[in-house]
Amino acid sequence: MGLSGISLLTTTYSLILQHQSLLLCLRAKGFGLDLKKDMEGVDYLSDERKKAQFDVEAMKIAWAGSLEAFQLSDRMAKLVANDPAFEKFTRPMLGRKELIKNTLRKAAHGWKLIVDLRLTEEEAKWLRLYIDEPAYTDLHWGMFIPAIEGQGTEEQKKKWLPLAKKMQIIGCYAQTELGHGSNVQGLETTATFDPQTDEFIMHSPTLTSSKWWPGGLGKASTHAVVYARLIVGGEFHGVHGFIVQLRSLDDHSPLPGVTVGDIGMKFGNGAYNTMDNGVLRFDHVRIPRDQMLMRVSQVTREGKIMQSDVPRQLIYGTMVYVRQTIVADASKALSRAVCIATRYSAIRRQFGSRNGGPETQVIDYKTQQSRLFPLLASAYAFRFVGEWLKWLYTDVKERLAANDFSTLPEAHACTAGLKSLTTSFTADGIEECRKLCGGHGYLVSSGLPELFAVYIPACTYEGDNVVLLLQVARFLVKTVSELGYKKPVGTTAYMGRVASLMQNNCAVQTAEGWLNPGAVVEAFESRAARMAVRCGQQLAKYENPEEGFAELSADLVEASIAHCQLIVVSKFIEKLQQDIPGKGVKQTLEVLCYVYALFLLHKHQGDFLATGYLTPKQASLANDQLRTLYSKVRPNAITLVDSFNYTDHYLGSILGRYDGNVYPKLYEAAWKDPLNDSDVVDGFYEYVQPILKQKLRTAKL
Ligand SMILES: CCCCCCCCCCCCCCCCC/C=C/C(=O)SCCNC(=O)CCNC(=O)[C@H](O)C(C)(C)COP(=O)(O)OP(=O)(O)OC[C@H]1O[C@@H](n2cnc3c(N)ncnc32)[C@H](O)[C@@H]1OP(=O)(O)O
Ligand SMILES: Cc1cc2nc3c(=O)[nH]c(=O)nc-3n(C[C@H](O)[C@H](O)[C@H](O)COP(=O)(O)OP(=O)(O)OC[C@H]3O[C@@H](n4cnc5c(N)ncnc54)[C@H](O)[C@@H]3O)c2cc1C
Repeated sequence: MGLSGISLLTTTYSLILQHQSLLLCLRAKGFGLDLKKDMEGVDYLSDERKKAQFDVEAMKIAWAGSLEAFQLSDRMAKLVANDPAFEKFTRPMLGRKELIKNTLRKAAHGWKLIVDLRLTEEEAKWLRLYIDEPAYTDLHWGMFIPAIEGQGTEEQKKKWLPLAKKMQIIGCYAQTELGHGSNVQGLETTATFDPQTDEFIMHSPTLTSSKWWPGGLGKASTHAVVYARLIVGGEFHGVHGFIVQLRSLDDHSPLPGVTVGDIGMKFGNGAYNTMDNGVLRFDHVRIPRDQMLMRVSQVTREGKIMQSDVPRQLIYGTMVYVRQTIVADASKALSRAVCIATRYSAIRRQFGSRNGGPETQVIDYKTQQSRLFPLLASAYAFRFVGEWLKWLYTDVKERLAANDFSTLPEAHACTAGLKSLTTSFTADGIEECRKLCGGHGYLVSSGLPELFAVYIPACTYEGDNVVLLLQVARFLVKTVSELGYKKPVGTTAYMGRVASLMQNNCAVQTAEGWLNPGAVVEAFESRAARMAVRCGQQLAKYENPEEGFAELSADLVEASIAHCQLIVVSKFIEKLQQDIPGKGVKQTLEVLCYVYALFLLHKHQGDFLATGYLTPKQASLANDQLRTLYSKVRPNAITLVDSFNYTDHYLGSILGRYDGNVYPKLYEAAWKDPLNDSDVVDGFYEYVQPILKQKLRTAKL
């Protein structure tokens, strides 16, 4: 290494010493330099932690939902973090076969813990979260079992659930096909009733009817709930779910007539490649009649179709359940990325040094704050709306069990809309966090690339986000069209005040005027109501409503987003009306709630201005208030992310380490890369040296 290289290194390390004054001896492997090593156990973020204006332990409980929920989650996080079987740092470097085998091993170890420690279902869910590795078990527990629970008869549940819950069979959810995913009614797989043998014949008539994507199908599942066109007496009777065995329970080989495999590598290293998303084809595979899930419709021994009084839409019920869990997971993924970016932004310094003093922490730049703090506020907002959605889902589930289907359309609209809103924002937010971490955010060791790669399909699976917003739009248009004779309830209750929401304009006169929950909610209600009514008026101009809906679909999507943002803002405000114990906790959450609402108002000010609810002056006052709010968040930023209570294992990020000991650990990690096992790279003698030694005869370089 030349002198300039050494002086560059020396400068780098003197900078580190400036910022982290307790570094002692670092050793620069490979450079023959005896540099200084950092002191383990030092908290480089302790000054930041001292700035907190609220009780962090109480905030942890507010984030978790209750003391019991906090203790449970904390116990599971530590269980995983302290178990070497759940090591995950080498994951992005593993080949596909190793990756899948590793995931199977972890799933088996997780199951052993569940059995040996007699973990409850709630504990097992947290265990899955902290193991942090998509696996076939997600689909088995998250979709296969719920599909049987929601769509099976009592008899079917009695037969299949004990087997599934003891993992004596492994199931997946096989709905999507090569040719159709969003359009479920367009699925091509057939289930034809054969009255001679009292069986269904499962068949894949075309290439595009091949099941394609189901997680856990590729290599792990023994069974699947397969969605297929029911054909009885030569007639099509809609799409239904069927329990089909795919592989032998002895040697796991595919059963006769079943062709099954993995669909191949997906985006990113590690990431979702731990999941065996699969392809499946049937060649006239026969299953007994009682393996059609028959809560909604029954096929009798004689081949008669009987409809129960359960609505047909219940066939889509599993998706309602999973969309609700996806909203809860969005707050976890976003908070994780925000935790990394916030801690690193406090450690990282750039510019602003006076007379050799320390440079400015990048978290103190207003631009950094205006990008980071809305993400932090959104993580909290999604946490609370997720909590509310869980309540809504539990309520609808109890009603469905009692054959009350009245709230199903609203549950569908809320789960579809919030799934879309929170996953799109979270996917973009993770990428923003990567950029907030500058160059180091692009390193796998920052934890952000894999988090991004694993997260982004959430915008597509369980319903493409645009397709889902169009479902919300249908619900809104219907609500608007019924206003004259039907009182809107639940999340559309505000539409009942549509006349005043259309007439009254914003009364805010000062920046402080925006620190008023009533003013904020009314602004979001007016914007949502005006956009929905405007769409309704436009639609009325079309003779054919479906044609109008297609033509106006981009506007309808925007109206749906406005409605969903209103739900998130109002649920955050409602949360703050509850008793939230702990010094300064409620006040700090209030600041975040205003950041969330005013950030959205600023970002979508075009909507608020175009609908005529706000004047440009009022929009500008909201932005002034937002800047003031960022200054209020600043001293609490580190402790607000500490309140997520994430272990370093779960974060999986050198930049987001709790102790902020970033540079020595980044440096150390680089030397662990297999490329640095030798000084001379493999391939040097074959491919590099011949170039170095060549005698140029013709090239004129
Ligand atoms: C002990 C151990 C424990 C371990 C714990 C482990 C826990 C694991 C946790 C869970 C983890 C989960 C991991 C998630 C991994 C994700 C894997 C991904 C899976 C998938 O992607 S599955 C496939 C998903 N596919 C889709 O989402 C397709 C999207 N398309 C649709 O939803 C629909 O087809 C459609 C709605 C877009 C179709 O529209 P169309 O107009 O054609 O519809 P129909 O004519 O059929 O019906 C319209 C009417 O039905 C209503 N509707 C629609 N959907 C629903 C619904 N879901 N619920 C209720 N009602 C619905 C409409 O509103 C219409 O009603 P109307 O009254 O007629 O207007
Ligand atoms: C990682 C991953 C895991 C998955 N796991 C499973 C699983 O376990 N089981 C399972 O059954 N499936 C699974 N899927 C499939 C998933 O549910 C579908 O991919 C998803 O529903 C989207 O459907 P599609 O692929 O047909 O998209 P398409 O509908 O083909 O979407 C393509 C584009 O067309 C647009 N579009 C489609 N329809 C409309 C419309 N009506 N109006 C306007 N725009 C439209 C979409 O917005 C999108 O931009 C998984 C997918 C992924 C990526």
